[in-house]
Amino acid sequence: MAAIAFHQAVGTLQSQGYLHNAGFRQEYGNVSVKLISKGFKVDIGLVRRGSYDSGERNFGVIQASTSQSTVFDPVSSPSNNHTNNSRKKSNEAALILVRHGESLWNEKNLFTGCVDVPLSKKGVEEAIEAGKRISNIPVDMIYTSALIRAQMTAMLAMTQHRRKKVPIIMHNESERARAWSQVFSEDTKKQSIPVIAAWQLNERMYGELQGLNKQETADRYGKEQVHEWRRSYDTPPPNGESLEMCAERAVAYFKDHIEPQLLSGKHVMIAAHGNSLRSIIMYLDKLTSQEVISLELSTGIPMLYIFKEGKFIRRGSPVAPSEAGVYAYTRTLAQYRQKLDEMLN
Ligand SMILES: O=C(O)[C@H](O)COP(=O)(O)O
Repeated sequence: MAAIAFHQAVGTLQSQGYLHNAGFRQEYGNVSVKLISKGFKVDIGLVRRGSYDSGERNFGVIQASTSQSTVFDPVSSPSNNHTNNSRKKSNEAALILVRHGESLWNEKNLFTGCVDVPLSKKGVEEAIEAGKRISNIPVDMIYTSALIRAQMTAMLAMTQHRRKKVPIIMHNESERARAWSQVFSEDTKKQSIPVIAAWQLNERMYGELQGLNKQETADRYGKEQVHEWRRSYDTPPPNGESLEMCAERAVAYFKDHIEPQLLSGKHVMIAAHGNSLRSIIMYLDKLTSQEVISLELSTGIPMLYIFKEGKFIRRGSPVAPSEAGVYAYTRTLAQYRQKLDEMLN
């Protein structure tokens, strides 16, 4: 029955001249189709467990024109040319925030700020663990700071993702960088996740505290003074950035570059820093400058938000890839995980 409905739907669209090429493949009890019309790809449906479900958005996708290369994309992704309609319908996107894993200077208890220090061994392990926790959550785009500890964290985390797309750092810093890093296969692009590195997401510039030991600084200037430098909203450390100054660039970047992606239905991960993320969380959770003082972020712990109808809904941290609460919350996430299970188990 299901297959008949499917063929009827495809046949109707073909006869109406909408389809240049179409196909399907039966796999794990699912039949799905990607229709290609003059190079414009539209997902039209999924036949699953006897029901034909047209016009929905979250489908396993079979690319008809290349029957050997199955393109599986259970949830909308930027490389999967969904119509604006389907984006609007989904109207929901996952936002993962993760502070980088422990760095070699975190390990030594040194103020780091914008000094570009790599992860420690523990930080590498934390990043991998973070990746396990988000391995069932869709990721279409990744934003990191320009600093290696955030980039290492994002890359290591993605080695654990079940979808196995390849994160690729975009080089838009010059015409040549852009030209020399082009990818010439649409299929390969579809199996990739663009990673955008932005200095605006860097750690707050810690001024003359950079490289100093935190304990020794507290011993020298007093615990209260150092706490004010580290946690207050508007007191900058000597010649450095206050959280307010850090927010001016980090939150502006979030609003200008990341929010539009979420609005269009793309699932985004941000790997950044204690203070650039504190400023973004202050914006997402509408915290006051008093409330943000007690906001502490651990290294390598992913935090999930759902962006829905223009609002950010805090979901906390997915403690394990199968944590029921995370998926129970939205249909999109539950469907994504279910598709991964069906395709990969
Ligand atoms: O830059 C640093 O030293 C840390 O990444 C963040 O430090 P903080 O906890 O002192 O703000």
